[in-house]
Amino acid sequence: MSEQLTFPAESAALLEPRLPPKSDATEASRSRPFVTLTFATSLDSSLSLSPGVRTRLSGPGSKAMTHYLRTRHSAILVGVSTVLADDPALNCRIAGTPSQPRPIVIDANLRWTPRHSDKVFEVCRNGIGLAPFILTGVDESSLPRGSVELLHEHGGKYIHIPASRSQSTDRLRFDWNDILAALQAEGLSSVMVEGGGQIINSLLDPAYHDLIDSVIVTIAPTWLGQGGVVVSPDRVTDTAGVPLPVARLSHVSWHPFGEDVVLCGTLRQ
Ligand SMILES: NC(=O)C1=CN([C@@H]2O[C@H](COP(=O)(O)OP(=O)(O)OC[C@H]3O[C@@H](n4cnc5c(N)ncnc54)[C@H](O)[C@@H]3O)[C@@H](O)[C@H]2O)C=CC1
Ligand SMILES: Nc1nc(O)c(N)c(N[C@@H]2O[C@H](COP(=O)(O)O)[C@@H](O)[C@H]2O)n1
Repeated sequence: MSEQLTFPAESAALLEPRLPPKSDATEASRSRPFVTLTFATSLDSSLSLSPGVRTRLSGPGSKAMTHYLRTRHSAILVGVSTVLADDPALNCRIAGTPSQPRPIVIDANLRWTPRHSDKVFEVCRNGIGLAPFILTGVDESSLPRGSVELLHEHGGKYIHIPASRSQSTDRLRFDWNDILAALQAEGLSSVMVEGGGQIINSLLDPAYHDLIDSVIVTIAPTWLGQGGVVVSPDRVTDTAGVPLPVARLSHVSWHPFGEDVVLCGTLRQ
C-alpha cells in the first residue's frame, strides 16, 4: 500500500465550488452532512464488468481527483457488495494528507464478516486510514462477537439503523434520511457516496434528490459491455404511466483529466 498520488492545486481550485465548505463553523450549522455522489462510469453506465469484479475505470489523473475528494470529506460510503468485491482500502493516498475519511459500509443484513487481513484494517494499522463504521439493521444482541471486537480494536464499530423490509427482496433497507442522521450523530459533517450500483440507484430515488449536494462523475472512454453493474435508477412515470426522466443535472461543468472527463453538477435547480 505504498502508492502515493498527487493532485495539482489548479485542479483542486476548479472543484472547490463543488465541495463541502472548509470552514468548521459553516459545517456545524448544517442539519445533516453535505452529500457528494461520486463514482467512475464507463460509456455504457457500468461501474464494473460484473458484480464482484473490481474494474479499473479511472486513469491516473481522475484517480488522484477521487483521492482528493476523499481528503475533503469526513466520510466515504460504500455498499457491502463493494466491500466483498473489491476489498477496498477506502483511504486517501495523496502524500501529506491532513486527515483520513471514515469508511462507512452499508450492511443492513450483515453479509460482511470483517477479517484482520482486510485492506481497510491493514491501512488503519499502518496509520494511513480509519476503521469502518458498519451501518446495520441487525440488533446489537445478534452481532457476531469476533467482528465487534475486531472493529473495536481498530477504532471502528457497528451502528444500528432503523430498517424496513423490502417487499421485493425481503431484505432490510434503510431510508437515506436515517443514514445521514446516523452520520450527523457521529459528528461526520460530509460524506462522499462512492457506490456501488445498488447504493447509487437507491440514492437517486427522487425522494432523496434534495439530500444530494453535489454530483461528481468520472467518465472513462470505454464500453464494458452487458452484464456490468449499471447505474440506472428505478423508472418514474406520470399519473398516466408514461415514463419520465428520473433526474437531470444542472449547473454542469466538464473537466478533462487525462483520457477521462469529470462531470460536475447538482440535482437542484
Ligand atoms: N466505478 C466505481 O466508481 C465503483 C465501482 N463499484 C463496483 O460496484 C460493484 C458493487 O455494486 P453492487 O453490486 O451494486 O453493490 P453495492 O456496493 O451497491 O451494495 C449492494 C448492497 O447494498 C444494499 N443496499 C442498497 N441500497 C440500500 C439501502 N437504501 N439500505 C440498505 N441497504 C441497501 C443492497 O441491499 C445490497 O446488499 C463492485 O463490482 C464494485 O467494484 C463500487 C463503487 C464505485
Ligand atoms: N473513482 C474510481 N475509479 C475506479 O476506476 C474505480 N474502480 C473506483 N472504485 C471505487 O474505489 C474503491 C477502491 O478504493 P481503494 O483504491 O481500494 O481505496 C472501490 O471499492 C470503489 O468504491 N473508483
